[in-house]
This record gives sequence, structure tokens and C-alpha cells, in this order.
Amino acid sequence: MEVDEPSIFDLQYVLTSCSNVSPDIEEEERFAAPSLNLLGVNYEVKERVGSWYKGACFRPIRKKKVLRDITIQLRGGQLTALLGSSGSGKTSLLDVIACRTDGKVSGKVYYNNYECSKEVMKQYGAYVLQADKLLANLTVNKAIRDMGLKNVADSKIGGTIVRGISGGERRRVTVAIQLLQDPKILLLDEPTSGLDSYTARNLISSLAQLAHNGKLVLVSIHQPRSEIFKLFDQVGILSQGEMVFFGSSNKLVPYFDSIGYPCPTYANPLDHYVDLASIDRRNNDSEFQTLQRVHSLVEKFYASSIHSETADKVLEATMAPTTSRTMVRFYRPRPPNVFRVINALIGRMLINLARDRTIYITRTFMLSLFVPFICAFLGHMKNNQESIQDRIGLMYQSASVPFPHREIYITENVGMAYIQRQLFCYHMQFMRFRFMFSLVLSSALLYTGLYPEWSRFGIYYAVVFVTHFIGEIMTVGTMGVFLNPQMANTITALVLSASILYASGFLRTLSNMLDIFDWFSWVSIHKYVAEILVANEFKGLNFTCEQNGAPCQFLSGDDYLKQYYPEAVENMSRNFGALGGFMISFFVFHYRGVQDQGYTKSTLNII
Ligand SMILES: Nc1ncnc2c1ncn2[C@@H]1O[C@H](COP(=O)(O)OP(=O)(O)OP(=O)(O)O)[C@@H](O)[C@H]1O
Repeated sequence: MEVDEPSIFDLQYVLTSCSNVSPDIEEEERFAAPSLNLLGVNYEVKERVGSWYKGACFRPIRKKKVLRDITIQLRGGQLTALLGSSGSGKTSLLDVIACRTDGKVSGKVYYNNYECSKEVMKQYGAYVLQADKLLANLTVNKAIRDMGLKNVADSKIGGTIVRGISGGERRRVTVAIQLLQDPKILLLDEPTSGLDSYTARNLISSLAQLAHNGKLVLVSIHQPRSEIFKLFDQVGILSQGEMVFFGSSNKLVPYFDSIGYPCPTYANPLDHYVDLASIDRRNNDSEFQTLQRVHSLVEKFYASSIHSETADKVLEATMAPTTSRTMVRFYRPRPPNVFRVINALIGRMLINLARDRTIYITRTFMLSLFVPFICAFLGHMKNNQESIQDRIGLMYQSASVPFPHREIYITENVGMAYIQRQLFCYHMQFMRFRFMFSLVLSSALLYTGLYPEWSRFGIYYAVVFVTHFIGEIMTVGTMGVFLNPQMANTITALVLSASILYASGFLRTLSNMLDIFDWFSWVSIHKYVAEILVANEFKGLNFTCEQNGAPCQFLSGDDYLKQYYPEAVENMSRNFGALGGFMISFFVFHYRGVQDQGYTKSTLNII
């Protein structure tokens, strides 16, 4: 197998820096090659069909077989490529191996003698997704210290706004981050997509070197150049979820020759065979013909000696008794303790934020416009009858979550094991922002003429902060469920706007509201937020009866509370307790949701 000399930013370097192997591990265990065996694997998903306007519940569910009867063997020391046209099942096969499926998987998936599970994959595997999800403002040096990306080590990674390293270098950083945990199995979904052919070739060459050093490397790939072909040890070609070829790459051309599909001279064999296994859906005739051809290719492959040899090997491997002798333990560097991890993650996020001038500029700009506007608009609060309405307007403003959450915080693919901790760190660092923002807002509003008492200011500030914090948790939680930032923002904004309308009493008196809204208000944060805010402001306040048009209705804040929020003062502790309860339950809910979805579907990308 032909492999280039290591280049200056060769990922191979990672292996040396990561292989700080414990001396007391037996040689045999240390160098045992990983192997993956898939026997008769089927993967079926359910999808709703029909027009969206019929609603999710009324659209029929259709079962779809995404993978059929996949029997393959992958070994450490080999670079295997999965090819196939779009929709052929490459990503699904990687997902099955990584246990990231959301459908039904049948058949056997074995990692050495272990039945493959999420835990096994978390421990031994790493999955590089299609998109590079990296914190834009970190430097390569910080992200992958000593990774061999020397000439770009101090460059910012960059993103859509910040210009940074090139696409190819970014891909290398993503791969290198996964390699930090020294995985035995490395799965990469289209690592070369978006790269020019020269950079793509360099990346595949680096992966080949990693594989030849003992790792099991599996890549899905679109249209590889013919030079790249030489770097693959094994090749699998998928069509419609079935294998039309899986075996050693040097058997590929002779095999297709032998079944009557020779590769034309000067054609790239990989391109040619992928085309052969693709379905042409431009019209019924060509679809029928290509389907027939693929059907025959699959049948021929399953009848071939290449397939039966693989099947025999896989059968033997998956039938082997699981004894302590055959059970291979791999040494993995001991992970740092949880506090070090959290500390490091927070540090990284803070550095990223500190370097992100756009966030600071936008925030400062918004605050410097918003706060003076609020002060000018609501400033110099009087104590006449009209000021009751002014105060309610101010409470309304305080209970709304003012800024949409658009900062990108967690956009880095940190691997499967880190989602929980990263989420925790996200909230820790996010809290600082909200803390400061709520403080500036509360102080500015205090200046407008709220009840001048420090304890009341403290309560006011706490409520503003908690409301904003819950809004944030809701957005992140919704994001965990829908995995779509726009949708998460819209849904949270809608829910919170509805909640303030019917539960706060700021826009319509609660006694005039329909009963149904009263019931709903018990599960809305704004019922409790509003009661705390009005009790905090109105209790002990006196109003004058200036004769400027408004009838003199309330001589004191207590009168107002008695009329509209009769138990607000007595319910103060209950209301704080309820908000605490909301915070905890939203937190647990969103934590679970984000964790499960983040693992199954994709890496977190919170905007
Ligand atoms: N969870 C799912 N729900 C519905 N359909 C799915 C699901 N997962 C995969 N599929 C379908 O299975 C087929 C294979 O998808 P997959 O993403 O594995 O293809 P692919 O070869 O990786 O494609 P591409 O090269 O375009 O990324 C597609 O038709 C896809 O729509």
C-alpha cells in the first residue's frame, strides 16, 4: 500500500502523543488489533409520509428498510471506504456501528468479542461527523496542542464571520480532536466533502497512516479520485442499503470484470462502479432498468466467493466463546477527573467568547440602546394614579425575555462522552452574561423610580434573572428536542409570549380571563413572576390623587394588590419555591433531552 511521507501537519503525530501506554499492560493486550464484525445487519426506520398540513398525528407511518443484510468485517490496521450514491445508506451504516440509530437494528454487531453498544463505542470509538463543529475563536494551538498542525497552530479556527484556517485544516482539527482520546475505532462521515482533491488526498493519506498504525478506520466518501483508491485497504459499495461489493480493494476491479462489468480504460474504477450501482430516477424506464441492474449486482455479490469468505470469517468471529483469554482489553489513558474537564471546558468557552468581538459589540450596542431607551421611556416614575399603569408596563417589560438567544456557544464536536459536561459548562458561562445583563437592566429600572429599597432591588433582580434563565433553558431544551435553532427560538418565544399574556395579569385582569387560562396559569412561570414583582413593588406604596383626569381609585399599593393580586404578598415564598421548581424541572428535562438527542442525531449546535 502506497502511503506518502508524513507531512508537517500529519495526524499520525497524534498517535505518538496519545500513546502514553501504561507499562503494566500486557504487550499482547496493548497491541491486539480491534475488529468489527457485522452479521446480517438490517436497519429499519419509521417515517411519516404525506403532506405536512395533515399534521404529524394524521400522516401515515411508513417503515423503511435503510440497510439490508449487511455482513462485513473490519479490522484494525485497515482503512475501509464506504462508497455509494446519495441515499445509499453510508451514513446509516456508520450510525449503526456507532450505535447512534433512531430506528430498529437487527442482526449482530460485534466489536472484538463484545456485543457493540453505546458504552463500548463511547469507550473505544470516535465519530467524525460531516460538518466541522468547532469554536470559531479558539486557536488551533489551544484546540489540539501538539497535533502536528504546526504552521497553523496559532491561527484562529474561524467560522462564518471570523476568517480562520482553511477547510482542509479545519477537518484535520476535527479529526485530531477525536484522536485525543486515542480511539481504537475511527468512523468518519464524508471527511473529504467540501475539500479540493489535493487536500482530500492528503487527509485520506493521513487516515491511511493512522490505520496502518493499528486503528480501525472507516470512512464514507463521495467521488474519491483514483489516486485515493490506492490508499484504501477495503472498499464497500452500497446501493439502496445493500452491498454490491465489500472486500479487499485489490479484488474490486477483477470482481466486476468477472461478473461482466469491466471498468473502461482510463476511467476511475470507484466512479464507474458507484455509477453502476446508482438508480437513475429521471424517468420510469431508466429507473426500472437501473433497479434491475442493482438487483442483479446484489445477487451476484451475495453468491460470490468474496462474500462467502467474509461471511465465514464473521460467523467464526461472532461465534467465538467470550472467555477471559479471548476478551481483549485495551488500555486507554485514564480520563481526567470531572472537575478538570469542567474547568477546561469553561476555560475554552470563555476564551472563545472573549475573542468573539461580534458578541461583545452586539451586546454592548443593544444594551447601550435598550437601557437608555427604557430609562427615558419609563423614567421619573411619579406616584399619581396614572403611575399604576406605568409600573405595570415596567413589570411587563421586566418579565419578558428581551433578547433572542442567538449566540453560538456549543458548536464544537467534542465527541460522544462530553455532551453532558459541555452543556453544564455552557450554562455556567451563559449565566455570567445573564447575571450581568439582569444587573444592568435592574439597576437602570431602579433609577426610573422603583421602590427605593435594597432588599426589594435584590428580589427584583433575582426574579428578572430567573425569568431570563428559564427562557434560556427552555430554548436549549426545545433545541434538544427539535435540533433546529430557528424552531427552538420561535417555539420558546411563542410559549413565553402566550404565558405572559394569560398568566401575568399585566395585559388583562386575571378575574376577567376565561377559566381555562386560569388553569393553565398554574403551569406558567409568569403567574409566579408577576405576583412577586407586583407584591415587591406595590406593597407599602402610597399614591396621590392629583386631579389630572384619572379618577382616584387607589390610595395605596396595598389597595391595588387587594383588588388585583389579593394573595401576592402572602404567596411570596410559595412563588419563589415554584420558580425554583420550574428551574430544576426544566433543567432536568432539557438536560435529558439534549443528552439523548445530542448523542443520537448530531452534535449539539446551539444558536
Ligand atoms: N431516521 C431516518 N428516518 C427516515 N429516513 C431515514 C432515516 N435515516 C436514514 N434514512 C433514509 O435512509 C436512506 C439512506 O440515508 P443515508 O443518510 O444513510 O444515506 P447516505 O448514503 O449517507 O447519503 P448521502 O451521501 O447523501 O449523505 C435515505 O433515503 C434516508 O432518507
